[in-house]
Amino acid sequence: MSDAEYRAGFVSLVGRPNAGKSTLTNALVGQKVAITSAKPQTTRHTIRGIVNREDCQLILVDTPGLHRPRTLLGQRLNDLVADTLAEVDAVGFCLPANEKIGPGDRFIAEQLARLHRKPVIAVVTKTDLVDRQALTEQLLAVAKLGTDVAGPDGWADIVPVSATGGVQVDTVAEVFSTFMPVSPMLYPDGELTDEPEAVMVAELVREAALEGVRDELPHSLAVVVEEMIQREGRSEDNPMLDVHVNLYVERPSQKAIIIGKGGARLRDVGIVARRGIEALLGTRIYLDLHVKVAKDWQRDPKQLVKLGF
Ligand SMILES: Nc1nc2c(ncn2[C@@H]2O[C@H](COP(=O)(O)OP(=O)(O)OP(=O)(O)O)[C@@H](O)[C@H]2O)c(=O)[nH]1
Repeated sequence: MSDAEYRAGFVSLVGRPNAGKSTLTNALVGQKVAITSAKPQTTRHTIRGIVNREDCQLILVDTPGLHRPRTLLGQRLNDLVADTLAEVDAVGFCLPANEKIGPGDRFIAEQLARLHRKPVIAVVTKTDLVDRQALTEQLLAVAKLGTDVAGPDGWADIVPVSATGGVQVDTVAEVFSTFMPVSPMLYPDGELTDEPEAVMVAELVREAALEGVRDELPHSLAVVVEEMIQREGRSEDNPMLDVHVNLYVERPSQKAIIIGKGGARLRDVGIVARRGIEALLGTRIYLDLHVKVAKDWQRDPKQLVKLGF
């Protein structure tokens, strides 16, 4: 895969409560990748998960603001929705296969239709709960909703999926991929792990690294546990775990803040984090911390804005 073909971007799954957004997010992200260990946040979105495919990285984000606030009317509401979705590259509009399209769905559809040129993919969820006939009817109804609100072109695409049944989940990812811009990977590579231990280790390092400098590094620190391996040649009653952790910042000045004069601050971060990790894992560890500037984020101003930097 050449750089020119690789795609990466942001996707927001929207839909009324219970539409299956969280379940689909989890199915898409799968078991392999965990983002919990690293939390760069966009200005308005919290990253819920990252899907790493061979040719594409999808970053799934939460989009607040798309419900039905009675106090916000007309233009203000439109602005709010347009605003919160401005930074994503595609929207997945979730509609359950087993429930008739209601006013709540229609309301969201109308808001989405106002986002000009933003691809909206209708995702018909929970297909395992209906038979073929009912699914066909729902797909037609969803397509009609699209043309009702957006004109003859309707939705950018319609995909049925069963997140719990694992049916068509990959197709959903594939469809989103086609709407992502050509871009380098936005997030450090998929060697991330979902082992709860690694996630907690990352959390401890992150806390220690942000201690006292939170104001200077808001949301701009990503922590990735690269490796946790038992050191060879140690006796069973005296084990040692080697823990390698990368801390990603987006500017050299922030790297300097984390490291401190002569590396003093990073040493303290290491000591504090190591204590916490040893207590957590109940074993001695060697903690190796590396601070890196994530150059891919830096190179592209548009992506920086997207990531909230
Ligand atoms: N049978 C079946 N049930 C599903 C599927 N996807 C989601 N559900 C169920 O539908 C319910 C709602 O799913 P969620 O993923 O929590 O829905 P949500 O849109 O995130 O809901 P909110 O957080 O309230 O906005 C849960 O009980 C899920 O187990 C599916 O593919 N098949």
